[in-house]
Amino acid sequence: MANQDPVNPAHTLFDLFVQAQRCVDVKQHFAELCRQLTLNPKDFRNFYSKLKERLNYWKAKSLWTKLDKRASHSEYQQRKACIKNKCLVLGAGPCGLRTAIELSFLGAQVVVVEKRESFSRNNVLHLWPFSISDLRGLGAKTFHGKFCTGSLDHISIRQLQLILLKVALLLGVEVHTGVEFLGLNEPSGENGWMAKLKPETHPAATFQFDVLVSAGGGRFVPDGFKHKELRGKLAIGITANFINRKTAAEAQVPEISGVARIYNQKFFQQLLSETGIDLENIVYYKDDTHYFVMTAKKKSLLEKGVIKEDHSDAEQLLAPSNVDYKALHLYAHDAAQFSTGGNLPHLQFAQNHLGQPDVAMFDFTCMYRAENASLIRERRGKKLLTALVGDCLVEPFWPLGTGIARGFLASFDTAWMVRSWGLGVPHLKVLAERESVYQILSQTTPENTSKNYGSYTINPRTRYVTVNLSSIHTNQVRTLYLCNTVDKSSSLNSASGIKELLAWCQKNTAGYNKVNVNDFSQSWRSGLALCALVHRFRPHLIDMSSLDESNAVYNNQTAFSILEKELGIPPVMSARDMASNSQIDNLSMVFYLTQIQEAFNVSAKAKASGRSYLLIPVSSVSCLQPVQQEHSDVSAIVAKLISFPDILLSFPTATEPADFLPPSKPLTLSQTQSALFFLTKLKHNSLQRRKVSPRTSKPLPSPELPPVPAAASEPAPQPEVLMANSEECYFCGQRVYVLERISAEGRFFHRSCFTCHQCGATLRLGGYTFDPTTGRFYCELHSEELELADGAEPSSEVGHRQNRSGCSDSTLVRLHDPVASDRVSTDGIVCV
Ligand SMILES: NC(=O)C1=CN([C@@H]2O[C@H](COP(=O)(O)OP(=O)(O)OC[C@H]3O[C@@H](n4cnc5c(N)ncnc54)[C@H](OP(=O)(O)O)[C@@H]3O)[C@@H](O)[C@H]2O)C=CC1
Repeated sequence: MANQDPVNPAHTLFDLFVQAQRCVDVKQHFAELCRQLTLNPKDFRNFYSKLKERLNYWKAKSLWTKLDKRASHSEYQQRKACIKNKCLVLGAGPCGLRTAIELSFLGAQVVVVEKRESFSRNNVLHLWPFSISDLRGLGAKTFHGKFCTGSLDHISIRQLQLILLKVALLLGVEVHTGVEFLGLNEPSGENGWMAKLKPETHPAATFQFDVLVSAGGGRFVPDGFKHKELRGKLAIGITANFINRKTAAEAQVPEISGVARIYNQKFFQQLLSETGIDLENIVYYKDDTHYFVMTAKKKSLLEKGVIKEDHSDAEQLLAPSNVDYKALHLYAHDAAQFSTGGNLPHLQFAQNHLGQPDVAMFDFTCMYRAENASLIRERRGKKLLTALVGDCLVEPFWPLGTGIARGFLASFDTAWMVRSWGLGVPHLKVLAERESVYQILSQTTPENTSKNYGSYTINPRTRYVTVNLSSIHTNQVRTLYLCNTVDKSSSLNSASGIKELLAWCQKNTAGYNKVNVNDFSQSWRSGLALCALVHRFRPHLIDMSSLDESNAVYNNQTAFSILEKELGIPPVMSARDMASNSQIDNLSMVFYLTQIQEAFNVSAKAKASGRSYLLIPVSSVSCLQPVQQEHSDVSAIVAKLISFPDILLSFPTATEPADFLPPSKPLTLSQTQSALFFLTKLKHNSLQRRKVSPRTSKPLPSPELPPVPAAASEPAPQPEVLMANSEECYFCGQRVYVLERISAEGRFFHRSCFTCHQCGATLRLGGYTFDPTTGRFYCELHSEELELADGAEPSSEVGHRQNRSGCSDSTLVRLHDPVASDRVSTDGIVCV
């Protein structure tokens, strides 16, 4: 300390940067610091190390130690894991900035655009213990001395943004405020993906990126993503911020970390009788402001003149024209005064970013969550990974106290996905893993996440106590790979994977009469090309000379049946549709042929290894039945099954023969589930085959009966292939094709069959109740009857109940169960 130069201007600028309390000041002091140290902030790769080198200041050293510690996580691979990736982050809210920091640790070039000019949100966020530890690890205390001192577990949004902005800048992230993202510019010529921005000529508009992270807040839904609305009964929230003058008298007023009517009837009755204010609950946090958030009863708001006219529709009820703001201010003021015993001397409203008193009233029971967390677009061979984080992924429900926690967890999960992307993991696997992790986000609580905060990294396994990174399979996320929504044929042809598929089809159908494959539609119409593919790999199953080009329905049906029976690949359309004159959907054919290619390649590799196998193609079937809890011995069964030399389990992630030979490592839960499912099918099919045909094939082995080894002199038997059942609609029992099906609670069905058992009304995914004891689905109206019949509390808005789908208990919005909706999906995402 003694040998530091007290007037070193860089030190002064660093101090100003650290202490800055407005976004504009942070940026200005940072720019000055860079100039002073002749550092180029655009040199993102070397910026942080050069800064450390040049700013030899004791006050900065403890910060470097912290950031270095974080940067040493093995996941970042010394900031080289994503060295080739360029990421655009949209939104500099806490989640956008937190994600940007992680992407920077991974070595990516990161640019953030934020439409606001300033950080002006006074509202206060609750922090779970892990977020406190995480922020401390980023040096939060250096930037905000009072950060979570003592038992404090909250922070204002703007203060959090300031901390994260400073860390991001130090790591070399480019942050542009006053810049709005308007959409994507597709690749053209030599250019890759770019953003349409406002102002149009902003330099960031020329940034080409391969990763887009959307962190634009609750109502911002980028193209390609769908949001589900979770709506409970009306609950009106009021937030209010008062100036904190930080006097001794104010410091003494205790916070109210959450008091609900059911726990303190007397307090709320007194409040009502003395002020006419009727609340369900109230929270008071002391931060930069005195922050209050409360749930008010509609009747009292009407009586106090805050809401002018009653409407049943929440939007109309809370429309600005229906609110008397003076009365609202008085209501919030009086509630704050009463609940703090009149001990806050000058309750004067703080201002919001519009210069108005910072009071807001909103319907907080309407929440949005995205159906998917990620997708990939491909145009002209240029790929773009897109991810959602923060409120635009899942809006928090504030009475649950989740605050920023799930926002940060999703930021880490997203960084983990970008890491896989950067390391060249196959695209569908990147998506499948992200969606697998997303399934558990809404169920996370401080209790069921790891308590070992020090070991938290972007690897989901360090944070979630139970996480299965492959609960969603690649087959289930194909719909999240958008390679041709604008110009199907041209981008299909440009995608290298698709070209390879076409080449594979051409190679394996070459020489067959009247077969000429040159696309993914007309070439397949007559069914001969499909039959040729089958014949090429299984010549004994099909007699090509018996087929007639004009009998397209028959030809297609023949190929479909064999492929389904032998490889477990269900057709994506009917033989009649395929043969008819309507347009064959290119994407569906690509999807179908990819599965065929995978299945034939797998068995060809197995054959090449010189052994005869029973192939169980786990990856080709998308519906894996949930395994009952009582099958605790599944691992043992599967271990036994794979110990048979002639059985080969093909797992979803298998790419090379080594992956599906008996694994040396213990099986994951998902592999075990998959295998058990097939084991059941194996027995079932074995019985059926014996029943319906006296036939030909040798009996299928079962775990109890080891197969008889083939005599050395015998010719090697043909690899036996196991049939997987086709999907039947859960309701009508008819076949349901991949393209038309939806799923909920692990069942597949036609969209039109998903109706209330009681009244026949069409059900929405995410808005139904399932009774596992009867296997019936009900609409909202009739689920109430069901609950009454069950003896459940009919009137509580938010309450605890047993999650009927067998997951752990969760707090649920009545009739709109975020946990259940996690397990629900449109086609492509199945939760097991
Ligand atoms: N009232 C409250 O208490 C609020 C609480 N939060 C909490 O903060 C936490 C983090 O939220 P987070 O997900 O980071 O979202 P935030 O809403 O905090 O941040 C998103 C930012 O992105 C900006 N933005 C939106 N669209 C664009 C666009 N097209 N181009 C550029 N910028 C854009 C938003 O501006 P703008 O807001 O002007 O659209 C906002 O500043 C959550 O826990 C959330 O619940 C967030 C907001 C309000």
